[in-house]
Amino acid sequence: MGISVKNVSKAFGSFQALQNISVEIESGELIALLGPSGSGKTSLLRIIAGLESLDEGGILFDGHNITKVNPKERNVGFVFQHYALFRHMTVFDNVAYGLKVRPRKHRPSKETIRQKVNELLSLVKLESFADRYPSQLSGGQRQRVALARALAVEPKVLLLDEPFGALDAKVRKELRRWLRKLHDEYHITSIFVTHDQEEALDVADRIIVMNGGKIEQIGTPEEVYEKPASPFVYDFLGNVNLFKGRLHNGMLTQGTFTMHVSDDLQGTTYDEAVGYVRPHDIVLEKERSAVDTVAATITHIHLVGPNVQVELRRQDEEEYLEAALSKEQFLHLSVQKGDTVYVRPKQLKVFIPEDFSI
Ligand SMILES: Nc1ncnc2c1ncn2[C@@H]1O[C@H](COP(=O)(O)OP(=O)(O)OP(=O)(O)O)[C@@H](O)[C@H]1O
Repeated sequence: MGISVKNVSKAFGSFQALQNISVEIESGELIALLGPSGSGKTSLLRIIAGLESLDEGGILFDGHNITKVNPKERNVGFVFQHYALFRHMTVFDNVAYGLKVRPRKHRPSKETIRQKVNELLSLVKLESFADRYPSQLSGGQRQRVALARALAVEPKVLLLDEPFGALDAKVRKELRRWLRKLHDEYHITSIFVTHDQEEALDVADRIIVMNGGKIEQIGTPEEVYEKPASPFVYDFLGNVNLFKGRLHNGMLTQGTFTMHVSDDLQGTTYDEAVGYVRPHDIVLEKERSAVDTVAATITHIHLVGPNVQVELRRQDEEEYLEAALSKEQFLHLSVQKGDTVYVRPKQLKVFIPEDFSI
């Protein structure tokens, strides 16, 4: 089922929660709605589900305008952060619930329901837990039951609101894999809300980055991470180093640092431009080999698994930088805390003041 969100606006009192949101979601896509608290993610999800009204715009499912269609008739499965399982029902009955309460005309036979529920429980690897009650399950297991329950009614669209938000990091990771697997197996168009960038980058086909009730960027994980459209997206999706400076004649200059910028900014002059560089796009050299480098002192070396994070302080400005190297690169560099190195951004994306307004 393809979903079109067309010029949707929503206000709560005088507060504008969503401002003219438009997005096209293709059938079978797994989409992450990512953004900080209050950016409007849940409101948008609830509007798609029909649980919240909208002030302007419309929602289309496969080209049909369903803006005024009752949530029950939208064929949407919903999974919330807090597993809304029925406490007095077994796992089996929880998963079977949506099928059992169908009007008699559309209700499958007892045997069909049994087969369907067993199939789903085996998919989420909870076959042997069918007779347990929710209180006898871990948080991760409960959320897997919630997923199976949402899928039982064969929804055309699956909407998940911070489904793993209440769980610890390891279980979250495991459940992400589940979500991806279930999604791939059932090909349901799925949208999940998260404020965890790693979660979004890890599982989504595309990410919608939201900020202040607006969409900042829509793209694949690679696109939003490698080619952020705005300073906000850069900041929100990972660590970043800032090189503030004057943009003039195709160069960004700050202190003793000058760097060539991309061609599209050649003719522009700004006193307050900012260059953004990801830690893994910073090269450290022991000898000064290029013009576009700046001298810095190593203040901390943090070895984490196969990666090495190096913290540095620029020698010309009171500013700290962070570089991420592979262990191999680090050993080859052969440096220690207190050493001077030359920092060279491999890739610098420059934003000008008007990019900062939201
Ligand atoms: N029923 C409501 N009445 C008044 N204001 C609301 C209501 N629902 C949401 N809001 C406001 O709208 C804004 C967007 O809320 P929303 O829940 O969509 O954000 P979110 O991005 O999902 O945030 P979070 O990650 O904290 O859940 C927030 O400022 C919130 O306070």
